[in-house]
Amino acid sequence: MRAQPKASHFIDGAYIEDDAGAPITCIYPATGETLAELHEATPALVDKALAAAKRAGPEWAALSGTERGRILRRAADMMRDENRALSEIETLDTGKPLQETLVADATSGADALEYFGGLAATIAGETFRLPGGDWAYTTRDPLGVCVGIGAWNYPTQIACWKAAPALACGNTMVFKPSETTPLSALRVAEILKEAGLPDGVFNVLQGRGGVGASLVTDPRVAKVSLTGSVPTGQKVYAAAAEGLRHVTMELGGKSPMIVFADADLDRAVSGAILGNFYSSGQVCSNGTRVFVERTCRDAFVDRLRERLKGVVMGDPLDEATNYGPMVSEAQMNIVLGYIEKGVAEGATLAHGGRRANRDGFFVEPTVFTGVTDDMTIAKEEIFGPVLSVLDFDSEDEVIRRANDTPFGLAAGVFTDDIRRAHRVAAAFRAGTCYINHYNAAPVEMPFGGSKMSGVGRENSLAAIEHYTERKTVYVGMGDVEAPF
Ligand SMILES: NC(=O)c1ccc[n+]([C@@H]2O[C@H](COP(=O)([O-])OP(=O)(O)OC[C@H]3O[C@@H](n4cnc5c(N)ncnc54)[C@H](O)[C@@H]3O)[C@@H](O)[C@H]2O)c1
Ligand SMILES: O=CCc1c[nH]cn1
Repeated sequence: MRAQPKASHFIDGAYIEDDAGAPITCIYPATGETLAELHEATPALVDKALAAAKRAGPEWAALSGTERGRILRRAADMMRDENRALSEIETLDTGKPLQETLVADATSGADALEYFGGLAATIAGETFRLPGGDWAYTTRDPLGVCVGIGAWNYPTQIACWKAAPALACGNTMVFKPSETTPLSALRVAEILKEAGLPDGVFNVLQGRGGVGASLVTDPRVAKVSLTGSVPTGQKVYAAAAEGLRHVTMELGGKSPMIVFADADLDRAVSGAILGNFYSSGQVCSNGTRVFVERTCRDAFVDRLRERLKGVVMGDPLDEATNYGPMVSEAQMNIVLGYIEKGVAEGATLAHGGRRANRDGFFVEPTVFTGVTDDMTIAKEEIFGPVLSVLDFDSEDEVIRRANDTPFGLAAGVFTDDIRRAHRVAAAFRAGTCYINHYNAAPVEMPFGGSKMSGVGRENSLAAIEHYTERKTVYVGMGDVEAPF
């Protein structure tokens, strides 16, 4: 199986290779086969990409929002037309089942391009009437060259969630995908060019953390948007701070999902499945601490185990498969290590817990019961298919425990009591909260974390705030009075 792109990088409107860069081998996680051989960007290519983005900026920013938006919306249509091919690349790159990628990856990227393409013409400032007939106005100006750095779980979505608002606002971008999933961003860049994007406005560079680090501190860069883990976020945020660069940090989590006994249990089980086993658990906002009211815990776990009989593990390219492998052998070993720790620390393995007996990096969907707040599996982000059930007895107690984490990405509550639902949502310390649902991330709503889970928001009108800065212009209409 091969998915070799034309070259490793896309700079200034063209594919480019430099074999001097360290090799990156791209693996199909379902079999371990090599899909493609790429190279990290050399310092010369980093410089070339940033120079292109810097040069292309003024002309791109000078277009009207309508003109910029038209190109983004055209790209959205092209992505939808090409959804199957893009989904197949995503499945090969990540191992996520085609059944998922057909509806959640390029489509989500296209939504972002369409949404921000539509918004581009509406980006405007304000006016203020001031004493003596003076007045002031603001403009919303682009920041300049933005750097996007991606994680490996949603490569197409991440590229588009960053590129679409950045470009709509008149910025240019150099995007570095995760070294684990380097393929799809290249096709996104090509589509944008085919849709009419001027050369240099969106560039893709491959590389590991070192390439990312060299982008973050370059004096030409005005903003850095990272999707990644908390430790990487801390490093990137600190490095960006040296130049007082704007940042968006979309980081990890250990999110709570609370199931009250009055909830529709089937709906709650569906939420727990979406929040733990979709993308084989490799979703940042997953609700991996499932607090279940003690009186309904057994019924909840029984129904969950019953539903897990519906898992179809297999070739991710087969549309009947609904459960794929971990993205890499390394990630599989991390997840298996956490499962071992869960057992060693006294949690009860209620389902799964092993590497699947097949090729590739598959880990069985795993459920632990009897989990307590102090266990490692209840405290650390696993980023795999490991669901922990924790018992609780009262609303106050569970809110306190749900919030007792340095993370704050997402949180969910399942209950049929409308007042309790909103009370609990108000009490959550998390950026994205769900009532009787979990993990949906439509482009219309802000998405992002609080506490250690991040800074800023992606999607929605909120993203416009993060890719523009206000310029205030004071207009004097009368005499200027001075003391001497
Ligand atoms: N909040 C969100 O929206 C969101 C979405 C998806 C994934 N995530 C998080 O991403 C993590 C999984 O992804 P990952 O393993 O690829 O994360 P990671 O932190 O290992 O890597 C993320 C990206 O940062 C780059 N990088 C690493 N060190 C760097 C440095 N010093 N300077 C600049 N760039 C550097 C990597 O090459 C990669 O492209 C999880 O923690 C998950 O929760 C968050
Ligand atoms: O991985 C995090 C982003 C996300 C959440 N739901 C869909 N995508």
